[in-house]
Amino acid sequence: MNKETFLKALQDQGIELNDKQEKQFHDYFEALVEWNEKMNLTAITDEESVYLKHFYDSITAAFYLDFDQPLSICDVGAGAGFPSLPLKIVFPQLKVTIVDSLKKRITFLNHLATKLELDDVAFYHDRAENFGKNQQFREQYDMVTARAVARLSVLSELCLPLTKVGGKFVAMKGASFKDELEDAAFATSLLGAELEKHHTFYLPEEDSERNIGIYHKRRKTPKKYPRKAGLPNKSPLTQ
Ligand SMILES: C[S@@+](CC[C@H](N)C(=O)[O-])C[C@H]1O[C@@H](n2cnc3c(N)ncnc32)[C@H](O)[C@@H]1O
Repeated sequence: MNKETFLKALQDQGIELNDKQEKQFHDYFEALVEWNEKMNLTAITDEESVYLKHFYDSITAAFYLDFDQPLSICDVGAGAGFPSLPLKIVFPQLKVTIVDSLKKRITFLNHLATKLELDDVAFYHDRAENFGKNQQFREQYDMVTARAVARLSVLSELCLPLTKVGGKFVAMKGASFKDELEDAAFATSLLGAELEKHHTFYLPEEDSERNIGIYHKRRKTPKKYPRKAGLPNKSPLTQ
């Protein structure tokens, strides 16, 4: 997806980027490629693929949810900033917190935020299991996002403790989503949420399947979750 197609695809969804935002995406791409030479941030480095598979793919969440409001978002396992930083560029009023367990990625994100002059962003080097137990962050976010981090039953335990009651947990996944849905139903219910909507669509140009699962947090998450770091992955919550 070249830049023109990217801009046009967003316009088709009612999203118009100004010059500053276009430049922020360009600078994001350059920083990603430059830093990727010193550390492993992404396997995707050619410009058209970055625009399609990282930038456009991240923004697809805004085709199904209203980001044009002052939401506080926590992006769990954002790596090089996906999906929350492309969303932040498009919707500058968002307050974004990223938690990732790899320190070098947090170092990159701090550099990037300075370069792109992003405000209201905070980056934490931590495991989501620990972060979700910290009262400063627990059940504080209007929305918790995660793209390509873990299977849904595991992801729920990382993300739902951080989601406010009344807020949303947004899981962005590939084709595996439908197989994981049923398996995750026990965990999401136990942790206080319910599937509100599920959207399946295909990325333009390469036609690969994407899924966005939107969970509504109805009740507080029981205090014992998340369990200690590593356990959600090792032993996902099942019936
Ligand atoms: C496959 S990458 C995906 C990155 C990004 N979300 C994207 O879509 O490009 C998964 C990321 O999740 C982070 N991660 C995995 N488990 C985590 C945990 N328990 N707590 C915080 N971060 C975690 C990893 O460090 C990595 O950066």
